[in-house]
Amino acid sequence: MSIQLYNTLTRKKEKFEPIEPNKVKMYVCGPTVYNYIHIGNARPAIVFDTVRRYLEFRGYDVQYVSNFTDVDDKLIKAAKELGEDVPTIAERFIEAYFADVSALGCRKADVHPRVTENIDIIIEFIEQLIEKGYAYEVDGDVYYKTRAFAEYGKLSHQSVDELRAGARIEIGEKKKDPLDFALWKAAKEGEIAWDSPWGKGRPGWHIECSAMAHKYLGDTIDIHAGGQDLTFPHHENEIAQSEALTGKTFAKYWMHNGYININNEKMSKSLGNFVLVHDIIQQVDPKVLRFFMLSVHYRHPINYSQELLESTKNGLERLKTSYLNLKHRLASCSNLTDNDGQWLDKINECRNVFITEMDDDFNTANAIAVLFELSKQANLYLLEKNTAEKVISAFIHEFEELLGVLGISLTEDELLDDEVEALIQKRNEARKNRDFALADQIRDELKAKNIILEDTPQGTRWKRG
Ligand SMILES: Nc1ncnc2c1ncn2[C@@H]1O[C@H](COP(=O)(O)OP(=O)(O)OP(=O)(O)O)[C@@H](O)[C@H]1O
Ligand SMILES: [Zn+2]
Repeated sequence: MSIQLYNTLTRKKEKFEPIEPNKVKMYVCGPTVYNYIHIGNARPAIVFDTVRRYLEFRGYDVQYVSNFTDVDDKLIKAAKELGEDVPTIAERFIEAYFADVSALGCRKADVHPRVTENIDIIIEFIEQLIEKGYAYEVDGDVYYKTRAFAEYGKLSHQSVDELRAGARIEIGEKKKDPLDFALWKAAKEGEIAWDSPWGKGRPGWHIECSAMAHKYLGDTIDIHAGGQDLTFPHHENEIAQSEALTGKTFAKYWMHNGYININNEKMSKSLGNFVLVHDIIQQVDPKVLRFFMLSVHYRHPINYSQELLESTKNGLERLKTSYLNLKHRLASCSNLTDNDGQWLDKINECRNVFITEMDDDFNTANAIAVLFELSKQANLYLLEKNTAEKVISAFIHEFEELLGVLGISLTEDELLDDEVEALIQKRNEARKNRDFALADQIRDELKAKNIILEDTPQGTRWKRG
C-alpha cells in the first residue's frame, strides 16, 4: 500500500515516491505578516501540518520549511497607515501567527525563513537569472522574461497566449511583456530598501520562495504546497524562476488546498468577509476549529458558518466522551475474556481503514468517519459486563495515535479523576466557609471541562457530560 496524492501539475492522483527513500522535503508558502490571520489563512497551516504528521506516521522523515513574507507592498502600505516601520509590524504579526497556529495544533516548521534575512541569496538568484537570459533590468526594476521559459503555464494548465491576453502592464511598471513579473522592485522615496546591483530596492514576492526553498531544501523538493489561489501566478512563477536557474524539476508534487468561503465567496482580507483566528478561538475551542477544517477533504471548498462549526463541536465531544470513559474504566477492569480477540480485531480494522483513507490523498473526512466507528465500537465494548485492560488500553492507544495524526490531543485539557476530586473537595470547603463566589467559580471551571456536579444529601457526585 502506498500514498496517492493529487498533483496539481498533472491533475491526477499519483503514487507518492519521494526523491530519496523515506525522506520528504516539503515547502509551504507562508503568510504575509501585516495582519492577524483569518480562518482561510489557517486552512493551509492546518492541512499541511496534517500532511506532515501523516507522512511521519507512515515512516517518512519530513523536512518542513515555511516562509514569512515580511516585506512587500501590503506591509509597506500598512506601515504608512499605522505610522510604524515594516519590521515592527512584521515582528508583531509573526508572533501573532505563531500564537494562532500553535493554538490550532500546528507544529513549527523546521525552518521559518524570512525574506528580510535572505536578501543576499535573493539578489544572487536574480543575478544568475539575468546572466542566463531569463531576466532584464529597467531603471532599477528587474523583471522575469516569461517568453524565455518554454514551459510557462504548465502548472495552471494555461497557454502563454491565454495568459498574456489576461495580463496588463500597470501604471509605473516598465516591463516589456504584460506577462513578465517583477523580481526586484526599485524603492520609492522613503520605502524600506536594500542595496543591490540595480540600486536600492526590495525583492518581488515570487522570487523569495524560489530562493529560500533552494537554500534550505536544494534544487528539487518533493512537495510544494499552498492555497489554491497561489497556483497562478505565484507557483507558476516560482517554477519559471527555479527551473530556469537549475534546469531541474523544482517540485515533484504540487498540493493546493481549497478555499474557506463565506456565503460561497472566498474569505479574504480585501473583501472584508473574514473571521480572525485570534477572535474565534476566544469563543470556540481551537481544537474544534481544527477538527472542523479536517472534516472536509482539503481540496474541497468549505462554506463557513458558526452553526457548522458548532455542529462539529458535538462530534468532537462524542469522541472525547468515549475516550474519557475508556480512561475511567481502566481503574475497574477484569482479566481477558474469550471475546476480547474479536474486539482487538475490530480496533485493528479501524486502524487499517483509517490508513487506507489517509493514503488516498489525505482524506481526513473519511478518516474522521473511521474515528466515529472506533468510538461506536468503544461504547459497545464499555457496555460489556467484563472489560479487559488489554482491550481498553488498545482502544485508548488507537484514539490517541489516530487523533494525534490529525493534530488533535484529547489529553492536554483533560482533568484526571484525582484532579476532579480535589477540586470538588476545595469547593466543599469553600461552601462550608460560605465563600460562594469561589464555589461557583470551581463549578464553572469543572463545567467548562465537561464535568457535571450533582449535590446530593450524601455529598457531591460527578459525571462527565
Ligand atoms: N479563503 C481562503 N481559504 C483557504 N486558503 C486561503 C484563503 N485565503 C488565503 N488562503 C491561503 O492562506 C495562505 C496565506 O496567504 P496570504 O498571507 O498571502 O493571504 P492572502 O491570500 O493575501 O489572504 P487575503 O486574500 O485574505 O488577503 C496562502 O496559502 C493562501 O492561499
Ligand atoms: Zn511561495
